[in-house]
Amino acid sequence: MSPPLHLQRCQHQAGPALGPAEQAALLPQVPGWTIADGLLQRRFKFPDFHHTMAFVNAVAWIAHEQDHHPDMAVSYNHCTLRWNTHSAGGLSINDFICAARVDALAS
Ligand SMILES: C[C@H](O)[C@H](O)[C@H]1CNC2=NC(N)=NC(=O)C2=N1
Repeated sequence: MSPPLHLQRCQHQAGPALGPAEQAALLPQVPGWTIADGLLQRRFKFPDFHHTMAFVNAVAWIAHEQDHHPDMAVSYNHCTLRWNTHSAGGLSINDFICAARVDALAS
């Protein structure tokens, strides 16, 4: 059995994009995240800009360390992350690993 997603590391070769059944099996492991327009995404809300930017920097650290980078839409008190895997042309396990690692920041 695989370790929980937040303890896995992104794979350098992400492989082919996950199919709908594989995506549906992984989604319950990242509560709060949804799949829309082929992207794994979640909006995070914060009290103010300072907290938002602290989160953005923590996500940047995860992205750098995992070599897997989200689209980030940053506003005063919220940030939306969107992940897909360019090399796979869709969603891969790497997107779910990074989502779980971000969730682990706040737990
Ligand atoms: C060489 C390097 O691993 C690749 O360019 C990485 C970098 N970050 C990436 N980020 C995302 N979201 N998808 C990728 O396919 C990807 N590829």
